Amino acid sequence: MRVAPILSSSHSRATTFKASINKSKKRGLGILGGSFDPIHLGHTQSAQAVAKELALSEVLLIPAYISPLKTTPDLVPHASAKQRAEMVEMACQSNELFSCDTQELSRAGHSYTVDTLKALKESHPNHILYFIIGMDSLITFTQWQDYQQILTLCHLVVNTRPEHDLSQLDNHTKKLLSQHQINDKEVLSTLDSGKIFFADPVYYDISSTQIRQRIAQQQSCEKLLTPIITDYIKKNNLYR
Ligand SMILES: Nc1ncnc2c1ncn2[C@@H]1O[C@H](COP(=O)(O)OP(=O)(O)OP(=O)(O)O)[C@@H](O)[C@H]1O
Ligand SMILES: O=C(O)c1ccc[n+]([C@@H]2O[C@H](COP(=O)([O-])O)[C@@H](O)[C@H]2O)c1
Repeated sequence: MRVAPILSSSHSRATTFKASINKSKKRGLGILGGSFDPIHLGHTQSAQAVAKELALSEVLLIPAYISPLKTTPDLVPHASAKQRAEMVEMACQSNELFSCDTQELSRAGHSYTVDTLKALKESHPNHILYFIIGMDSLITFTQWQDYQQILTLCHLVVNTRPEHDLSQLDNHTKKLLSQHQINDKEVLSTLDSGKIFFADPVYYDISSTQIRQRIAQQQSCEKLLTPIITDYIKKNNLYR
């Protein structure tokens, strides 16, 4: 660690002040919200990669009570909110990067990200919030409740997903990107909110839908889930 010398000239005082501004740079907090029905390696490994790329020491996993765009009977979660949260808690126990935040389950109703971010801003006033999403979520982002306000509360970090790419964005989202996209992660970390950053592309060809279908067809999910989640699903007879 470099220790600043004790100096008396005005020039030197200015230098010392500059250093303290750098030191007080806000820390980053990653946030991954999801239905997690169930949580899988695509969630955890892509979030871990983002944490590494952006030097985040903590990522909150936030199970949604009802994801606002998954309200029709074919899209609502199969496992209960309690079971989805228990699986998320288990994922957190095996990796210290993650902690589970159950605020959306306590709030019940539709889990609007804008509400969650407002609460996190209050509880973490000295953090920059990075809301992590997959490309499929970016495609629907302009349908989210108060999406413009979301960008005043956090940065969005977008992960690639197989079968979803930029060509699927509508003009409205393309325009949003032209206003908010940033490619320089060093500059990103100096700003409080308002940017959309594409993480280094890594494709995890895993989805909860695929897992539920494979389990229903009694196929193995060994490469898609951690053993502890596979055991939980078996014990609770989920997705059969
Ligand atoms: N394999 C993956 N790689 C990167 N991001 C992912 C991956 N799977 C899910 N995500 C992202 O994690 C968030 C929560 O996802 P969600 O819990 O809906 O999982 P899902 O696998 O997409 O579920 P489903 O298949 O039931 O729609 C979303 O922003 C989604 O884009
Ligand atoms: O706030 C919204 O309107 C909104 C609309 C769609 C999705 N989200 C959030 O996006 C995250 C991923 O959602 P999902 O549907 O992929 O599970 C989860 O935290 C949802 O609450 C939020």
